[in-house]
Amino acid sequence: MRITAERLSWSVSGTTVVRDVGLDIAAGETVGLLGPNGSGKSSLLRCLAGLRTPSAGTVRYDGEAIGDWSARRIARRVAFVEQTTGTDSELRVTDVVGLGRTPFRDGWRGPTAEDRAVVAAALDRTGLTALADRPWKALSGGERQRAHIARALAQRTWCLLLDEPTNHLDVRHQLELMELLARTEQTVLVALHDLSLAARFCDRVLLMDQGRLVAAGVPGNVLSPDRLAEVFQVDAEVGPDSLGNPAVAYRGVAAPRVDG
Ligand SMILES: Nc1ncnc2c1ncn2[C@@H]1O[C@H](COP(=O)(O)OP(=O)(O)OP(=O)(O)O)[C@@H](O)[C@H]1O
Repeated sequence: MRITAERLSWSVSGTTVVRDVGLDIAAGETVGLLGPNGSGKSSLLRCLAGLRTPSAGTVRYDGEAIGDWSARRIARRVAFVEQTTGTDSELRVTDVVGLGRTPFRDGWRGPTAEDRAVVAAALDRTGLTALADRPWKALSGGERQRAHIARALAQRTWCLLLDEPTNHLDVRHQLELMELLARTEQTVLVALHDLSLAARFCDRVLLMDQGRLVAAGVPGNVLSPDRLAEVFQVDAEVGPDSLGNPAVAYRGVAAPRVDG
């Protein structure tokens, strides 16, 4: 599914948090959404997921404006893994993952055999099969994060939006998730703070700064030393690591700019 935004802005309490953003993500692309703390990544993702009403501009799924779509209609197309998601603590892990099937259920009908198979596959892909019957409240932070990712996979949508999904994950699970996102045929937009993961696994990256989209393109072009200094205030560059994978190496915090 192609996801586009035209001149998208979102304001709250008199502050414009997302400012005039245009983007076009092709079906099947894996795109990283980068930017410093507070640059507007989560707010943009929420607008794209239909959870925020833009103050200006349009979001389109496959060319159709979603402005008047119901939450259920959106949830059949797009799954969203938020940074912090409240979940009923009395549920088991398998029940939480099963919530991903809700947009496809009729009325109060229980899960079908297909629903159960989809949930089992999502638990398997996130390495949670052994924890399926654990109470939600007994999970570690990283296990909860993986369960939220499993719930999004169980939605079986054509598009995945993820807000810093590698938070709380150990190195192996970070790599597994990024490999999954890079491999899947789903369209993926993933907010990341780890620029090396973005450089290695994303087809393209979008860079935000103070609510604006300031650059878009293949990671090697977007993450230039000048841009990293300007947007993140770090002295860094992108190059192959000792194994030949693209990575960002940091010398440190950038020296303050001397103008004139
Ligand atoms: N509901 C809100 N009310 C007031 N301010 C908000 C609201 N939502 C976001 N903001 C502000 O908008 C700015 C952008 O927030 P957002 O969460 O989108 O940034 P982010 O790039 O995802 O940040 P981080 O990397 O820290 O997660 C921040 O300054 C935040 O405080």
